[in-house]
Amino acid sequence: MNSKFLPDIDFLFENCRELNMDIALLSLSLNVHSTRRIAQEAEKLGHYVELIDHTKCSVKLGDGKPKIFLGEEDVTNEFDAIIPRIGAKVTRHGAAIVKQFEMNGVFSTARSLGITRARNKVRTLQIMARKGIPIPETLFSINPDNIGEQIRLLGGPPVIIKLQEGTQGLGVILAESKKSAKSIIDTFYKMDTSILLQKYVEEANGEDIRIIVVGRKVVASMKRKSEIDEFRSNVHRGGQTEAIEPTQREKHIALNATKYLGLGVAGVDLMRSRTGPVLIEVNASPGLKGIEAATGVNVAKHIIQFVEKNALRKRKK
Ligand SMILES: Nc1ncnc2c1ncn2[C@@H]1O[C@H](COP(=O)(O)OP(=O)(O)OP(=O)(O)O)[C@@H](O)[C@H]1O
Repeated sequence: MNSKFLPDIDFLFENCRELNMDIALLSLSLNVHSTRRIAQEAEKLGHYVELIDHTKCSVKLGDGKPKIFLGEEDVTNEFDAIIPRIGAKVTRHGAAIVKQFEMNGVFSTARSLGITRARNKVRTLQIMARKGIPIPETLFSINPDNIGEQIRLLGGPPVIIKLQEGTQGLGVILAESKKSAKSIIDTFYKMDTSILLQKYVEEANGEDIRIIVVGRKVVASMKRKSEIDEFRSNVHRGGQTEAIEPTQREKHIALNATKYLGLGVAGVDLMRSRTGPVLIEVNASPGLKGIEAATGVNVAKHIIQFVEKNALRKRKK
């Protein structure tokens, strides 16, 4: 019997099918807490999730449509969406794999360009400076012959010296005197290690703010406070966390920074300086453990819901 009061079975079937997505989590292992959390939430929402170790992926070009392989398996058309969680050591290859999925029309929570931009602190800060986002005074150079002048350009010691591609606070050094700053900077220049110099935001008092943005919305925020005898507030360096409500200005900076870098999901780090909030970094694969514990917000679920909205829209086109 066909009645207008009965649901249209084809319509229901089509929509049910559409709601279940095949999602690739580009990460090295499910043993990584954040990767596991995202997989759990995706499954809870009824999606199929597969861990794709991007270091084991290859791309074949020059023979029709580019193909993406995981080992020998062709995964080119297997997924509606990808969630990249690309580690620091494999950024270049990981971003190339993401790019290929993107070019093949698969929705990604982070554009490959965004991943490479966010990985490089200088590149991030250059973009922020151009867009008028406040950052600490920063200088980069490779010249070992005028280090004294470089330190002077930042107003003298103390200065922060950072590896351009460091994470978890490793490679962030506070040099309190001109002598120590000079010898550390000289060493890095002579080792051909890319660094940047930054004015020390002393008044932040070892605190920073991590704001999580998912799809043009601030979903969670916390303050991180460094341990005694430590200026770095990273959780990996023993920093203590506490949920906070950021100011409108801080939210605005976080949302814009995420947009300017081309990311759908980001962890934006700010410090409260004497002149207002300054951005220090944007993470394209923010850790979820600390922020979910501090705020009680299910960030992983927000990420999956963001994927649902966008990948389904793409599928319908
Ligand atoms: N200019 C600065 N002045 C004072 N403290 C700073 C400055 N820059 C960074 N810090 C402190 O050092 C910590 C680490 O800095 P940053 O976030 O740049 O490094 P990271 O290794 O990339 O960390 P992440 O794991 O967040 O990627 C910050 O959380 C902050 O507490």
